[in-house]
Amino acid sequence: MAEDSKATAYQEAMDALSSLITKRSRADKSNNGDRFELIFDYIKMLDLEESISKMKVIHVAGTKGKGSTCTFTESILRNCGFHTGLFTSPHLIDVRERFRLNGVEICEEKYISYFWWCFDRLKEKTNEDIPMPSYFRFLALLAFKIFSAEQVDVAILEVGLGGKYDATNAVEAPVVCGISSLGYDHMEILGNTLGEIAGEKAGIFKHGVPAFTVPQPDEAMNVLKEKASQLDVPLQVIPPLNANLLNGLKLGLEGEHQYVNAGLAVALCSSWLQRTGRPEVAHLEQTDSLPEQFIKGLTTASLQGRAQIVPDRCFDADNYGDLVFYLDGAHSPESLEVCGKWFSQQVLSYQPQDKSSHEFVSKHLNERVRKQTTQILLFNCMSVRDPQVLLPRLMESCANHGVRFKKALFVPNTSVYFKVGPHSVPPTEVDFSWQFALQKIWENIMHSNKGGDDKTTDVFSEDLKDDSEMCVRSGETSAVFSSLPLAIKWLRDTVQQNRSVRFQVLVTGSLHLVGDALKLIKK
Ligand SMILES: Nc1ncnc2c1ncn2[C@@H]1O[C@H](COP(=O)(O)OP(=O)(O)OP(=O)(O)O)[C@@H](O)[C@H]1O
Ligand SMILES: [Mg+2]
Ligand SMILES: [Mg+2]
Repeated sequence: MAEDSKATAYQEAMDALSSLITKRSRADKSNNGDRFELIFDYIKMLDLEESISKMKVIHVAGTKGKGSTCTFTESILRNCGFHTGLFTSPHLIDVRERFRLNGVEICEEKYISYFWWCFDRLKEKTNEDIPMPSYFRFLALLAFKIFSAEQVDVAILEVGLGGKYDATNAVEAPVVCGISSLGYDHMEILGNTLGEIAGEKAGIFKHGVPAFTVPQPDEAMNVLKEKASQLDVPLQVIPPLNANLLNGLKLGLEGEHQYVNAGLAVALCSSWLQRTGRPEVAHLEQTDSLPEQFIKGLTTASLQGRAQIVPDRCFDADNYGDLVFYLDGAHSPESLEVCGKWFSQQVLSYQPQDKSSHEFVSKHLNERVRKQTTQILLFNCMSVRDPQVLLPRLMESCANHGVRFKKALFVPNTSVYFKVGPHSVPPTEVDFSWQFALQKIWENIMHSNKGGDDKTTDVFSEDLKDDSEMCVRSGETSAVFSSLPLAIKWLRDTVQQNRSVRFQVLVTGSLHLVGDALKLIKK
């Protein structure tokens, strides 16, 4: 296929996918399952019943760490020699990131072909009673189709939301289940207490199928245990992975909490290997070593937008490291706290990793080390989140580790609901009231925290006011930009004008924001 027609074919599939996005806000109270049972009708329509029942599935729910746990799990089993299928959510840049075969996102050709295979059949067979599936349900069905057609040895499935009524829960007999860290998120749908949330997630437990979880608050753990015993599920609590088991290497995903996820992944893989009849590679009861393939899997796993550090490419070797983006898609109170800690530790131990020669490095190192650094926050969160909780939590976590932001920049997301492809169109009318609200919260915290210990010189006091076209509203320690590209442009310009300062920008609050930022800075 010629490049042009290929792009068009892909775009057509994206448009068809977008047509499944329901306008209904995720915030409306309707976790009555929303006719969950329809998923089984769709599966019949696609003739996938038998292949799903034969699939050797690892199913993972949780509030935080699902995607990371699944990523480690996939990487371990791939390194053990299995043909893997991984379904995760959300995606950052392109919907195909959600479907990985042997660790690599599905190629456009295959995606398009499986897409239409499913879409056309469903279009033909659905009716008034059984309408087309919603966006996420369709993607889960597509994952079932892809993994069955590609005959994967193992399908690792991340729950989209909750557990009980999630489309991935159509799998009736997984090999093993995992529940990652539980916390507060999506309360508008899943309930207000940790117990209620845990109950939803435990909805993935299946009679007699072993399940693993990580240490949880009592309120959550009690519910998990109760649900497990009702279903004869052997539930084991797995401690964080002991870092000494990695032969001096580091986990492929950064951040201390990843040891929690890695421990869970090791348990899931061991159990899967054992239950599918491959105990020879399994890490069974021994606690003093890990099989080589496990170490390789854990240390080479990768996931975009999670604790990712990207030095801006716009700067040449001389100024390499003058603008560094720290990207993390954290968007719940707990994960923002973890993210703040990670960022603080990174910036405090920062040494520019220069690509050029040692000689060059040593010549410039003194000068570099002497350079002042300044930390900036680039933030947005979806309006279903509570920034009154998120922003102080992040800020306190940083402050506890000795880092204070000089300035916070707020931007709207380019497109939230309609971003399914790499070429999405930004909406024409943008309303900044949400960003103004975030800014106000920020300014209030900054004011109430104002101690006398801030001796850094103000590197930007003048710049912002001159840039009225870029900046919609600038405050003392914050600014709202009309778009992410403009905020990044402002950062780059500011760095150019302040050569003695190194800028460390934390981008967080929303995975969509992180995805949009990656698109712009990785070009
Ligand atoms: N065990 C954990 N405890 C707390 N925070 C975590 C944990 N694991 C990951 N995180 C944080 O959550 C963010 C998202 O991680 P990950 O994608 O693994 O989770 P997820 O459950 O798939 O999230 P999502 O709800 O976005 O699908 C990470 O960037 C990290 O900041
Ligand atoms: Mg989530
Ligand atoms: Mg996820």
